[in-house]
Amino acid sequence: MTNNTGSDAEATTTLPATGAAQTSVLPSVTDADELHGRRDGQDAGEFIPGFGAAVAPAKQAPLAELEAREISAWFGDHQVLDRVSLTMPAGVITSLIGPSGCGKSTFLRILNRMHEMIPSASLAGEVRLDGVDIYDPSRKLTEARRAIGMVFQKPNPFPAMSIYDNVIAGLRLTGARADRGTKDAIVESCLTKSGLWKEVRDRLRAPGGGLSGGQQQRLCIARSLAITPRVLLMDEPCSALDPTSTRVIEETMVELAQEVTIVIVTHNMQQASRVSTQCAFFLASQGTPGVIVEYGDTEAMFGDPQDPRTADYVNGRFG
Ligand SMILES: Nc1ncnc2c1ncn2[C@@H]1O[C@H](COP(=O)(O)OP(=O)(O)OP(=O)(O)O)[C@@H](O)[C@H]1O
Repeated sequence: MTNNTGSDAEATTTLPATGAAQTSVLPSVTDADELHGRRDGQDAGEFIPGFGAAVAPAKQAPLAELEAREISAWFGDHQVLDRVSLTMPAGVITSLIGPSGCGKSTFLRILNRMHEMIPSASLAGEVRLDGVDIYDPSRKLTEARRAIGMVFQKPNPFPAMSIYDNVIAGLRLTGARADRGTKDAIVESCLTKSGLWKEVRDRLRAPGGGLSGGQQQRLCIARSLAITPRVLLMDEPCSALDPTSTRVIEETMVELAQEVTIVIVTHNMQQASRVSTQCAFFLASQGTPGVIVEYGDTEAMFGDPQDPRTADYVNGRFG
């Protein structure tokens, strides 16, 4: 385990408000964990380092497929996921649905190595980004975070920081160097992609905290896009927003799916059917760990579910 050495002072003060990435103390792998194939982050204590590389303006990487294989997860001895496998195809929006507490957010956090930052958390299984396991001991935590971005339920821009600086905050975290022209191009490109550019282009120096909730969420999406992720994870990104802002974010997601693979957790069945091509239904029945009961084409899952439990859920009969 590598602890933060404080060598990148700027990074330590500008991390997003989630705080998860700031955790530096992690549980160690015990013999029992080894027996169960569990692992809890070999280098998870490592901090965002200075990448030190110069960046080109928002050059998009090719679309990537994300594949979870046999994912199990625990908090202490409490198992919350049991051998969950799911392929999230390149350029597709996959929605994760299911009742509260069935492990959707835990699964999402495992997809970009945030789960391991929670004290007592452990996991087993593989997450493959274009065939490469992000948990392979030779892979850095920062590589996964850079390639697989996350947007949270509650918009969390840096409120006192300008809109402009919010967008490039992610670049600062990676330590990437960019000249003014490059930064300007990244800010415009990312705000355009997140559907916010026209609304803020005349007030880029105004504080991010002065935007409406929906605008703040699109600012957070722009911040995630600035480091050109290949996958964007979204944990109930519209649950704190009004219906109009929700529709704007949904349109943004559909546009973004042309260049970023998207995985969204949502409790809103209409939203799942509006935005996602593929859907996975999670369930943890009577204290057992969460599993995927059914997954596949969203239209088919909503129109003609194969499992009666899926039918009950999508038709609002439980959960
Ligand atoms: N930090 C934590 N420490 C201990 N247990 C946790 C922690 N986070 C989640 N859990 C437990 O893990 C299980 C799965 O939680 P998770 O948040 O992943 O479910 P979810 O399906 O996303 O729920 P919701 O839809 O309500 O957000 C629950 O039993 C929850 O209590």
